Amino acid sequence: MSREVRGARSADGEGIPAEAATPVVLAEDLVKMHRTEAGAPVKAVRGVDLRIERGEFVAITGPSGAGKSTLLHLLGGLHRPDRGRIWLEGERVDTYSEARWAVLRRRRIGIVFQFFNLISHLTVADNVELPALLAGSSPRQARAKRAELLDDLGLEGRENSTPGELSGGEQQRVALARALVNRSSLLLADEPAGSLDSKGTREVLRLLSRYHARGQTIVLVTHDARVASAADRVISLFDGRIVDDAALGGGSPADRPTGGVSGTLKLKG
Ligand SMILES: Nc1ncnc2c1ncn2[C@@H]1O[C@H](COP(=O)(O)OP(=O)(O)OP(=O)(O)O)[C@@H](O)[C@H]1O
Repeated sequence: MSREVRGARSADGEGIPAEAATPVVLAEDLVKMHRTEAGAPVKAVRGVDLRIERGEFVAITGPSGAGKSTLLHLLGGLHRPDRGRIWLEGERVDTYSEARWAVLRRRRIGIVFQFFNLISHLTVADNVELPALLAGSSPRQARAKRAELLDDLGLEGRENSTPGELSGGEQQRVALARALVNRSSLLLADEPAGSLDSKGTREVLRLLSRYHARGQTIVLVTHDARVASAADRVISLFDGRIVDDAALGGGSPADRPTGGVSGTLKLKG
């Protein structure tokens, strides 16, 4: 079988010049199966093709159990696909080891979760500086990046607090700072407003929109239509499949694949 995928590198990992800008994410025929505790298979993602361009703000939406989180976790290397391929900025990554995925996440993928996942015994400053240090920044560089982000996110003066001393909205802003500190190519957000009140939700969406306006590529998972409306493209999942892919606010979905990838590079597989 062979499939046409635009803007990817070949399956053997060699770079191939793309005719258009390389997408940030390209995924082909992704399948992921979970198992219940009793061992029964649950097909969470059933053959998803996806292309996300640099600077897009994409919401993945759909009912509970549709496979939204599983798909996001596949894109962040937190789950491994049972079938299919993933390219990040033209680099084939689904074959990566855990260790290589960890490096990739540290340097190029920021992830924000519903329950923030901050390190509770570290200060806000340390939570944000840690990934910068792990990615190779000097302590001075990490401090400078942290200061700039906390300032930008309205968290100046909170550096020495621990997460438990902050509101949910503030904790999510710290999580956002942590996810952005290494200037990630891709920001993945799994129900980032899911545990926030309406004020916290508005605040997080305003900040995501601001980073999007500055060129950040964002993929957000939500079951909430209000949250999805902050994005400029909404992909609807149902039963593990893409059932709709639509541009919001003036963009045209016509240039995008709808549940399929198209193009000029031939991949064998
Ligand atoms: N770790 C797991 N073990 C077993 N089954 C799982 C696991 N994670 C997800 N599933 C199942 O896979 C399917 C898709 O789940 P997933 O969490 O991706 O959906 P979702 O659209 O994000 O749902 P929700 O909005 O409720 O979070 C569901 O049937 C779910 O029960």
